[in-house]
Amino acid sequence: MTRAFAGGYNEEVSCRLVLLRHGESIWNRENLFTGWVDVDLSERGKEEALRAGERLREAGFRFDEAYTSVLKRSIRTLWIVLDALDQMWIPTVCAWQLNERHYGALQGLNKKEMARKYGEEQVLLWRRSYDVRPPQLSPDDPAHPRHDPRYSSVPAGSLPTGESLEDTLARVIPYWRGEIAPRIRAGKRLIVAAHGNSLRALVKYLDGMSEEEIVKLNIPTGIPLLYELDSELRPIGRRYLASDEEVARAAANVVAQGQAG
Ligand SMILES: O=C(O)[C@H](O)COP(=O)(O)O
Repeated sequence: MTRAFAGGYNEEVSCRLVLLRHGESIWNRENLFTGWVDVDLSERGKEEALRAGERLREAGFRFDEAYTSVLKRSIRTLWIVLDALDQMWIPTVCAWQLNERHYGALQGLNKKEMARKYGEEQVLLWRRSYDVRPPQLSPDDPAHPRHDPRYSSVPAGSLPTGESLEDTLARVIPYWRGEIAPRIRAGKRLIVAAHGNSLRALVKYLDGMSEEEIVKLNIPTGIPLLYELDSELRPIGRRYLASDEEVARAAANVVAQGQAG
């Protein structure tokens, strides 16, 4: 796994990348499976996004371009961060491939209630395993993404009805390779504001994590994750822009969302 790097930057590093999970959403607050449902940030989520922007500003970060999903919790997080940096003008791409994992028929259901009904182990499998899919959304369901104009240019066969992390990775990584990585190679400093599981997919790929290791990775809301990459875009190190205690506490809160108690 990629080692953590501490303190100041190594001048030999070719490029840096910042990944950021959106701030707390209204459905995070209510502990509901969200996936592709377009829920906004809670007030706390907006504060987390502002804090992320301030941390980046205080650490001297500037960006050339930004990437986010087509879901407003990530888009608004990015806006708040770029506003804090006074960089709202930089080119920004909204890509459906960076969306949260599609949580299928679980979307809108309470995670703790599901843990009480089906057991914590089942909920852990749905939330964190690599290849277990959630129950699928019916193609006739009005919530099917084919009814949503923002996906009108996406080939019907690519629209998910419930994704495993493996399925999520199968859309995130081609997008990384085809769109994001070339921009980094061109010398651009990028921020990617996305979601817990689309970022887990990217971290798994970048860090070469195994299917067992990825089960344990919980990405907190609103804390920038900094990568140093070599010229081949292999990670040299990564760390959160927050204390270890704060990250551990926030990650433990994410874990607890799927526990019955
Ligand atoms: O879609 C969701 O419910 C959350 O954004 C991520 O959920 P998880 O932490 O349960 O995977």
